[in-house]
Amino acid sequence: MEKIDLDKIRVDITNLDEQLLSLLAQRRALSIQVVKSKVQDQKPVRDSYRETLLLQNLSNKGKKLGLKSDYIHSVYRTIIEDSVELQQDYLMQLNNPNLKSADYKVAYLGSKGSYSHSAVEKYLTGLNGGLIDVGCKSFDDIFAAVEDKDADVGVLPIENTSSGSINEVYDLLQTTRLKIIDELYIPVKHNLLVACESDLSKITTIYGHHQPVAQCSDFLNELNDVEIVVTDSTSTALSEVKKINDPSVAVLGSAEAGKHYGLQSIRADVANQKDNQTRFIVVAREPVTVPMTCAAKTSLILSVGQRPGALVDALMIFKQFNISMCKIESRPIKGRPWEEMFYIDVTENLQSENMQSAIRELKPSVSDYTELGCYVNRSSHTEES
Ligand SMILES: C=C(O[C@@H]1C=C(C(=O)O)C=C[C@H]1O)C(=O)O
Repeated sequence: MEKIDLDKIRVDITNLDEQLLSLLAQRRALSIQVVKSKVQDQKPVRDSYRETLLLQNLSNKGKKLGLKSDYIHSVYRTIIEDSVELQQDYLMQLNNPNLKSADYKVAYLGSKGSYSHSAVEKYLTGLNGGLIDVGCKSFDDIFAAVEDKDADVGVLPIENTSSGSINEVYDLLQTTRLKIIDELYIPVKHNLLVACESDLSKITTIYGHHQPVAQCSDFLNELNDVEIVVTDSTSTALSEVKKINDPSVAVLGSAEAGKHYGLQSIRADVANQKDNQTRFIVVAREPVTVPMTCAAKTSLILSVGQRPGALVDALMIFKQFNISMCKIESRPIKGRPWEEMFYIDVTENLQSENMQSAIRELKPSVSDYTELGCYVNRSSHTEES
């Protein structure tokens, strides 16, 4: 039998991959044409009917080529989400010309290797020009950097699928004049990383920011006699452990961060939930406006006083105007014991007639009312009208 030449096959695979890349780039260029036509006709970015048809057809055709339906779905979901995001970004830039520019200054927690840095990279995808990195040591510093004009925007985590809401950020939103201008969903995969040859049985100290520590609590609780050292950011934890260079010291961080700091993973996926995701918000001094053809979210802060049923009455106003709420969170109000501030996210554009009517009714019935901002709804599978 003739010997199969691995190198030659790999050349063929590389050539095919390059063709795939070129086809993906061509598909993206078509998505830009699509959104331009949607601007002319005022059509929504997302068309769920078209997506379902597309997936069904591709799945049927794929089967004939021996490709599993699950595989086709996951590949095309990624491609379609990218196309939707590209179109949303195009519309946002058209509507808000000063949104992103070269040499954009971004404040976030930590430095390269932190989870916030991955969110910043995602936020700046497609931006031509350099990011000016304003690494901060606390969430407070991030708000201050943007308020004092040391940064154009701040990127902050606000909730996580394992550890829930990040209260510190909610509390800072209560007093800031900054507006939320975008949101990002970042998959967070925690690994246990070490600086030199080691294994789990040798570990006596684990460094980590308190959020990853909370998100990996099940794994950490199973370990005996391990000291947890909490740092102000993941990047601080990573650089400390690299410096200490000891087989008994490990750190919680992503595999990519490990590569960046020259650390090896001794255990992957140590978060309590397999689908561990963090939602980040982007804050700026000026609000943005979202075109009606993009799925939008509006974030509000309300307090309703202590009258029985006051919160229910306020929420009924959203129902009355057919506005869906996707999040409600309550936090104590500084200096007003036992009173609560309610953070409410609705899947509605601030400028829509429904939303404006609801706000007109809502304002006189609540004690505090603040608009935190209206921005593109980035959670996938959102319907648009
Ligand atoms: C490209 C379009 O926009 C969106 C993206 C789609 C895609 O990438 O195939 C399909 C439907 C829309 O949700 C379109 O409407 O055709």
